[in-house]
Amino acid sequence: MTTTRSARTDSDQYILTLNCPARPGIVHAVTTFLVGEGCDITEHQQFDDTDTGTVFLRTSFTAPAGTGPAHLEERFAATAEAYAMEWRLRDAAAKPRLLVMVSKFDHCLADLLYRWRSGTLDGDIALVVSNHPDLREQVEQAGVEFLHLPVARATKPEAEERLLRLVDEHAIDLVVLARYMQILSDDLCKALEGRAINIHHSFLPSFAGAKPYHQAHARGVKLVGATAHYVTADLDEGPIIEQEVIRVDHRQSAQELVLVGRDAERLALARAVNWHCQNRVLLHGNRTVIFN
Ligand SMILES: Nc1nc2c(c(=O)[nH]1)N[C@@H](CN(C=O)c1ccc(C(=O)N[C@@H](CCC(=O)O)C(=O)O)cc1)CN2
Repeated sequence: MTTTRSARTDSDQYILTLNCPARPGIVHAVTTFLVGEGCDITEHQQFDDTDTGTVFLRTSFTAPAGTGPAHLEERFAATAEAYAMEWRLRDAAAKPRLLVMVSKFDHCLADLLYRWRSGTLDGDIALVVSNHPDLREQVEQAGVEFLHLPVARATKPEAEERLLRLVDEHAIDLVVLARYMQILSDDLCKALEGRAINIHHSFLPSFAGAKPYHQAHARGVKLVGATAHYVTADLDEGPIIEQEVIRVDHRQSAQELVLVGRDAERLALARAVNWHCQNRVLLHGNRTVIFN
């Protein structure tokens, strides 16, 4: 169920997301709290997973100017505890800060940079990190800091420690693997749990692993696709956020599928990044609930 209203102007916009065990009164408890704090709901969505007895909820609302997230968090804590909620409340005006990781393929990076420059990316690209120097000029021309962080088997631990320091130093909220062709260690995946999104160039779970377009061509598929998912230690098996497909046929070579598939990769990744930045993606085990 989705309800949406335009936000007032003399107030601040917040987003509350939560999940909790299903029981009567959850929505009533949330809306009573919001009304009591002088808030006005502008968008509300919820999903009741009857298989697991879990309710998921996303409410966007305005509060009187100057209320501040800390005050609302302090006041909501009792309600959250009473319903055993896992919850998050965020100031919608604060754009999440992004660290984009790339290797040599630039099509997803170029798309994200274009969306960022044109104001249609809901996150701020703080810097780009690459294990190759090739894309420096393109990134710096867009006015974004570029850091070359080479990765070799022997230096991978140091490189990953440097990456985590960059995440802290730049107050990064989300790491985006835009066709970054290095496998992240289990420790790094744990450190970035729920904060790293990868674009895999196939319609998972089909054709996981290397050269998915060549696998697809050998299989004679009539659709190629891309999958944006959270990064976990299990390669290409993280919670799926968005997928996109494009029709193909027998006349196209494997390399032509690679080129055609790029449009699906760009679209799936951009949607996933924007939905994550808008707190529209709620984790549900190894799946997601998407309130878009
Ligand atoms: N821990 C994870 N790391 C990464 C994931 C993931 O889901 N979990 N997604 C990949 C992206 N990817 C496919 O989409 C992928 C990238 C790289 C490789 C790979 O075998 N890389 C080699 C090095 C290859 C090279 O140097 O050119 C390696 O890391 O040894 C497989 C899949 C991103 N990382």
